[in-house]
Amino acid sequence: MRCSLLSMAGFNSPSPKWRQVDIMGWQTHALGLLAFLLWRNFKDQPIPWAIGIYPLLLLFSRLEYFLKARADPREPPLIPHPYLPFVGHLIGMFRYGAKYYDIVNKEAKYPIYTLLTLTSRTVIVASPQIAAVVQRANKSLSFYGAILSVTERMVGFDKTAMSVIWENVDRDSGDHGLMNESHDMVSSMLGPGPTLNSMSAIQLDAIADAMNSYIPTPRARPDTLDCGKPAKLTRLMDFTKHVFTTSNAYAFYGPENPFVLNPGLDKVWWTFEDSIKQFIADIVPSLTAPTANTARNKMVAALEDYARHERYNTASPLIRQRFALNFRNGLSIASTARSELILLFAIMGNAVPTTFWLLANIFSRPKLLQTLREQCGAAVTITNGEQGEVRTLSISKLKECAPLLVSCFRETLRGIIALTSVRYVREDVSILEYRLRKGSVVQMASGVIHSDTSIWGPDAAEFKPDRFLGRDESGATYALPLPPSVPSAAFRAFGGGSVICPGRHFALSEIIGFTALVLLGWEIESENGGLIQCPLKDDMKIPFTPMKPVRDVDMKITRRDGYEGCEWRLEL
Ligand code: HEM
Repeated sequence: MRCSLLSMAGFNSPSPKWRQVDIMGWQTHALGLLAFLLWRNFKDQPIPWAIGIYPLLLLFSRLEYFLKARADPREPPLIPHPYLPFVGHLIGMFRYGAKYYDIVNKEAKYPIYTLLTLTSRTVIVASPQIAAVVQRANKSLSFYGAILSVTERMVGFDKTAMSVIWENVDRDSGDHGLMNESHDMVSSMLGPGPTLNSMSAIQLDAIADAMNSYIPTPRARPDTLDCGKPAKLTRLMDFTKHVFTTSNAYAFYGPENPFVLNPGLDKVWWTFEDSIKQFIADIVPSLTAPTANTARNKMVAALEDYARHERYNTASPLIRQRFALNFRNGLSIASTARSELILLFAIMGNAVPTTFWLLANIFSRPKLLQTLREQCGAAVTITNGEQGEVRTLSISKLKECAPLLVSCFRETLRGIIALTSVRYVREDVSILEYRLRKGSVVQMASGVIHSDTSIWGPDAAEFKPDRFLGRDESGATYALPLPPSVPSAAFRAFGGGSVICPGRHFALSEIIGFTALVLLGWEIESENGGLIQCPLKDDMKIPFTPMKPVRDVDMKITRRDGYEGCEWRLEL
């Protein structure tokens, strides 16, 4: 009793791990103060109220423990919040983000477990073996069932649009319905084949153009910084955002894309992207999230203009088909514009932070940078163009000559993914020996799985560049999809099952292509010319996309010595 009272008062949390995310700091003391005031008010009354109130609060704080004791043993075990039933976990998730999942997981020590909140039961999967079964059970566990109501609030769809979007989402009556048709079309276009190749080729061209003009050759623009050659002071995330926004917009939405026609829209987009979570509560966003709301309105206006003027006719086949499907299924121009916010989020929201971390991991490790430069250099062909030397980097050669870069790409993703896959339980269902209740939400705790030392080894917390490398009999290295003995569902960067990310092939080419180009042709240093430092991950937020850094990295970018005057090209 004494221990519980102290716990309630926030002096003695039940375990040191919980204490790391002790949400009870001021809340506990507020409760204590309330009890004290009530006692002061009523101490002259015949019943000493404080005697009643404290045990009541105590009993209330242990409610989830009673529920746990009474729970069906076939359900994933309930992890009670130590003192705040129904809202404690929710507050913890919002306040401590990805870090909260780590702590709860260490406390839980189960491969699958349940967290209760006022409105739902969240089932957390921390085992790749269970995740593999969950992602195969796509009839009972619905991806769209879990994400569409959040999507509705994030982009501001109206009820008419939602009735079109919800149509047959779980394929109960065949494959018709906007979400299914769109999913099948996007997966087929972004699957290996000619359409993917043509889109990747355009993207790679656009990246090379963006880089060639980012720091023009001395011939083209002779102004210099103190280092005596053309250079730019910028920040790593801003730089990555700039190149990817320009090139992705061009590759997907064509030469008349909204970013070209509306200068400054890239900044508006990233303001919206950074604050997308503010729309989840959806309480008068114009008042509660004014900056995010203005950014969203500007994006929607630009996309509506794009749709109204049928500029999608000049876009990639994927976008042309998307607009055609939206209109055929009855989405208005305004709703179609809003639906593009989600695709932009999938395309850029993931690729940009991934590329940021890949560059930060490489440029903060000089030995790794040097080895990668040697490997990537073997994928370059040199020719003479009208303006001078042209260096062409081939992505297919790169995948062979630079397995270490592919390994670094996967290792980077392993380290920056916090939460990815969610599913809604449509009906009571058994997953291995566990019973999942209808109405629960399942979250595959990718960050927890990615840092599990029993899966990845004792160095799971480290960035190990060659973790995804294999070696053949001759000693030559090659890139592995997974290190030996790691189960396939343990690498969760792209989710899994029928909704595995369809953009993963496109993402691999654009990210390793861009990274190889930068490390071959450019130097990234701190502002004073030293090594850049890889920043810490912001694990105090729950990201929908890879984790972002706690701070951006100030940097100076110059053309590399000996490569000042050449033009770079990327090809598949
Ligand atoms: C490093 C980059 C990327 C990462 C880490 C990533 C990750 C993911 C994840 C985790 C999912 C959810 C899968 C699940 O819940 O099982 C997803 C879905 C999706 N991704 Fe990606 N993605 C990336 C790049 C891209 C790109 C470049 C595109 C488009 C070209 C794209 C398009 C999509 C789409 C359309 C979906 C929804 C799939 C559906 O509706 O079935 N992603 N992605």
